[in-house]
Amino acid sequence: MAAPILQVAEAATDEEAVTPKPGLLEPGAAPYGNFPSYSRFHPPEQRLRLLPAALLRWLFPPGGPDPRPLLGLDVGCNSGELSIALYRHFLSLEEGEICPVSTKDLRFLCCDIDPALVDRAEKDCPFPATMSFVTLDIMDPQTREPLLSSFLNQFGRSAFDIVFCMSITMWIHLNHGDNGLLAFLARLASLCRYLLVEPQPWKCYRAAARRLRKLGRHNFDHFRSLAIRGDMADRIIQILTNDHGMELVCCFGSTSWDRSLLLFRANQPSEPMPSL
Ligand SMILES: C[S@@+](CC[C@H](N)C(=O)[O-])C[C@H]1O[C@@H](n2cnc3c(N)ncnc32)[C@H](O)[C@@H]1O
Repeated sequence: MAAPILQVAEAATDEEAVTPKPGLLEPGAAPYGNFPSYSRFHPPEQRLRLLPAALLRWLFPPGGPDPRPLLGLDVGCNSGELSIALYRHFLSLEEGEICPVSTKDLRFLCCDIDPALVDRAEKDCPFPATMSFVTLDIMDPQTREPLLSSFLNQFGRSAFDIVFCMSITMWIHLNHGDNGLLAFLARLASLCRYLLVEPQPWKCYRAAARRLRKLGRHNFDHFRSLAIRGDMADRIIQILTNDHGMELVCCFGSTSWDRSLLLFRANQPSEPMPSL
């Protein structure tokens, strides 16, 4: 059964007020951020232009010791537009450059809680052999652990090379509270070598709660009791670096809707730091 989408025509997305063109889209009040047309009001290009296309080649130089294929996990992939765009972006060629990474060198597992969005992603994906889309509530360890292990085991691996956590932290936080956000970040930190996080700023939380109130729905259960609040990018940096020994490698700047793209690295003291 599809995750619920409380459909209404209104003008606020999960982060800020965005006024859709009449008839173009109706973002709705999706309780998990499972907006059916998310990429139409937050196009992948705005994130991609901040991320170097050569990022994976810098982090995992071809011919280096890193096992291939490189394995990526996209958590909260929605209908796959950003996942597919990231996949293309990281395989792209600079003009005249010979690409050392071929599609068989890069595998993505992309998951979302909403099966209808996952179905769409699967249907639209031009790389079915190397990108997999699955329905998964990342907060449910009983389904999460076997699913992730079964993917990683195919490659004889126990962790992903990179995990993408794009515009999902707020939804985990609102639906699962401080403890849920902490558990989520802890699990991701233990699951990868690099973690790219795009946290929603606090003003988005207020917008999401306001929108739910306007609809006459109960507020998110945890909203008022959240102690982790304020500068969310900074709070997430503190959690990942202080509690999980990750290192902030780079902040790729902010998108036009005021979100930073933060790249963290799991603590691997023996590896040289790539210069970005
Ligand atoms: C705002 S959208 C972001 C989509 C995409 N990552 C992007 O940045 O373009 C957040 C996505 O996270 C998904 N999501 C929220 N909670 C989730 C959970 N517990 N497990 C898996 N996916 C979840 C939602 O269904 C939604 O598609």
